[in-house]
Amino acid sequence: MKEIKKVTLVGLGAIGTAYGSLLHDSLNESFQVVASEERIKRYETKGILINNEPYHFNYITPEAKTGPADLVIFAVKNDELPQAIKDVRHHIGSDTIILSLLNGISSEEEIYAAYRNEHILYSMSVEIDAVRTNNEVHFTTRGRIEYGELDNTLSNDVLAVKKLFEKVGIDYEISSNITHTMWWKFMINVGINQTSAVLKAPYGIFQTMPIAYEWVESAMREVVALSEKIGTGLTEQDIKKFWPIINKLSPKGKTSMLQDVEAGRKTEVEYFAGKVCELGEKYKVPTPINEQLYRMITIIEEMTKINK
Ligand SMILES: NC(=O)C1=CN([C@@H]2O[C@H](COP(=O)(O)OP(=O)(O)OC[C@H]3O[C@@H](n4cnc5c(N)ncnc54)[C@H](OP(=O)(O)O)[C@@H]3O)[C@@H](O)[C@H]2O)C=CC1
Ligand SMILES: CC(C)(CO)C(=O)C(=O)O
Repeated sequence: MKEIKKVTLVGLGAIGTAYGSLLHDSLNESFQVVASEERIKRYETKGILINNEPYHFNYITPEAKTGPADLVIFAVKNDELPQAIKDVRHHIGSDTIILSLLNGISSEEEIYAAYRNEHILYSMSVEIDAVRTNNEVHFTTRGRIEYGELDNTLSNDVLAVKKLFEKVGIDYEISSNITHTMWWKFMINVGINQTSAVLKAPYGIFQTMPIAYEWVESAMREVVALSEKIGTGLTEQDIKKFWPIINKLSPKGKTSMLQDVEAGRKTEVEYFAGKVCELGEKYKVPTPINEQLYRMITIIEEMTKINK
């Protein structure tokens, strides 16, 4: 079986630091973080605090010609993906396994279009409540990474990643139906990320206020309607499965989209409501709630630009 010895990460934010810190602790020099000179300078000057503990990773610039890694992990935002794909070019060889932890349902295809690499596994992180403020990240739980092959086989790549995760202590689940899993996560993000960003509400609001949570479910229901039409397997039952998950998250925790809004960053609305509306038009499924969420979040983004 393949053994993963060298790992590269691109994207040292909320998600990247949560899993990157475990990889760093266990693999030391064999774990590298790709970042531009400007980023490295910033990370080294200010340091990166993960749950108040300072971390110093092994940084490498995109230009440095290193041999391919056994595993490359993407943990940037969707809009940052095209640049990140270019920046890790020296780390991707024909046998390199790739994991993309980005939310949404398009990043794996984007990476495949660039590299035609046959070792891309589909993956996502769930039940993590990481919050990043500049160079500080806090979380009470790292949740787990769910992943798998598109054909749901227990391939050598899947088993090699399992062995690595067990070695470094990353909780994981090998999905028995990764398409369903990816759509389920997409449904969650469409529901909670977007409503929390508009309401500026941490998880505690949704845990205690039924009217807020009903709005989440109504946005999710449009994803279920699309899934039924496209055949990706979501049902009303999948909506109900999110309730115990949100209830476990820290009441003060915030979705990545709310964190983006608060930090004045561009959000991933194009990849959530934008995608829902695009698919709604294509498959003739009404998506009025996502149309409104798309408008509201786009306006919030525009207002941020004016106020900057
Ligand atoms: N936060 C969460 O709880 C969760 C997030 N996700 C998903 O994970 C993905 C990442 O989110 P999150 O971690 O919150 O995002 P963050 O914005 O916290 O982190 C992204 C990081 O990537 C860095 N970056 C961007 N482009 C490059 C590049 N070319 N080279 C090196 N570094 C780069 C950014 O650096 P810089 O700051 O210097 O620009 C930033 O530190 C998103 O798709 C999100 O939806 C999934 C589950 C939960
Ligand atoms: C599921 C959730 C809301 C937290 O892990 C997430 O994926 C995000 O914040 O982007």
